[in-house]
Amino acid sequence: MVDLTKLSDQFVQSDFSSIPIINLKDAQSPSREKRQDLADQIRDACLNTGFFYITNHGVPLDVVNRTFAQSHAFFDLPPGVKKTVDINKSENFRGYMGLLTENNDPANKGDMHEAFNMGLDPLVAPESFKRTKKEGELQHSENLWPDENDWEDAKAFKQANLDYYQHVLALGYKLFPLFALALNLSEDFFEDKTCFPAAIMRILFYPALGDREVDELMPGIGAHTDFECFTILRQDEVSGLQVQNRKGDWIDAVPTPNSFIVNIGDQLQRWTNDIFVSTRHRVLPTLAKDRYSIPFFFGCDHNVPLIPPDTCVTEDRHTRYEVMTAGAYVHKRLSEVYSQAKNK
Ligand SMILES: O=C(O)CCC(=O)C(=O)O
Ligand SMILES: [Fe+2]
Repeated sequence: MVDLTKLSDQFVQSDFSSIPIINLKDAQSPSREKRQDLADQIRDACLNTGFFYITNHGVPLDVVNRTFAQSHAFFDLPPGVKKTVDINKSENFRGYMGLLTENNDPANKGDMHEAFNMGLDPLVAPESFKRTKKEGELQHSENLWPDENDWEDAKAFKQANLDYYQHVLALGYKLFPLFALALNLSEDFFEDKTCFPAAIMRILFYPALGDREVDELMPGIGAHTDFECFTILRQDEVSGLQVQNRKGDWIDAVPTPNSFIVNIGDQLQRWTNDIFVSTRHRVLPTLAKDRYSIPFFFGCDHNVPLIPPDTCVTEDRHTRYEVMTAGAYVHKRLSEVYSQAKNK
């Protein structure tokens, strides 16, 4: 078994200039050897880049295409219709956010994108709604959906998003056992910690600036790390996403056909005591063409304390973070980043 802390120290000395591509075809292979082989590739990516492309992920292309088509239609609606599902009507960060209502990098003025946020829905996982809310948890309920009286395609929009959510949630559940193997843990390590997953999906729209002048303080999305365990991101064919290596160089994460990008978020970085890296990334201002993307943030149950397992702590690597629950951490970060959404 590899010594994770030693391997991590080695990677910290090196750097990356490209993002690996990992084929998931053996994710659920009956052969433990093949699963371990895949987990080893994932381990290297999580220790080094914190970002990797995945192919053979099992999410049907038509589900993805339908969601992008509905996303185009939604953001094309008049502002008055989009405002019917404004985030200010939600107690838990669901719904529509206009341009510049979010700011991922405090050094900037705001991010040049519109967004629509949704979480686990009773239609996808009814069992998750029988539980009462605990201290520090975000509520699992109340997605905001446009009304058919305001938009004739409202039903198709909701259906496409729910289908996408369900498929990508299943993909996330395929990844957890591989992360566990990568961390020298038993494959079911995350199972009882992801019973009511706090998985948030967003559809994002970055309008092309065209001839308008670029304000450097208003990028597509400012440099940031994600908050949850990991993100499963689908981009359309328009470039703009960049990932920062340890030297500080920005590496292009170019869109590649029918693949997702997976990136590690802060919950896993804290949980693994910095063995896995939650890498900073940003989206440049979009110039010639509108850009659309769909990040899916897979967090674990909000009541789970992020205590590093023994495989991530040694005499030379003490516990580096104060223990917090997953929910408390995400809530703190969301409140910081979305503070500009209030009262807009
Ligand atoms: O749109 C993208 O490609 C990246 C979005 C992102 O980083 C985020 O929503 O956290
Ligand atoms: Fe991000």
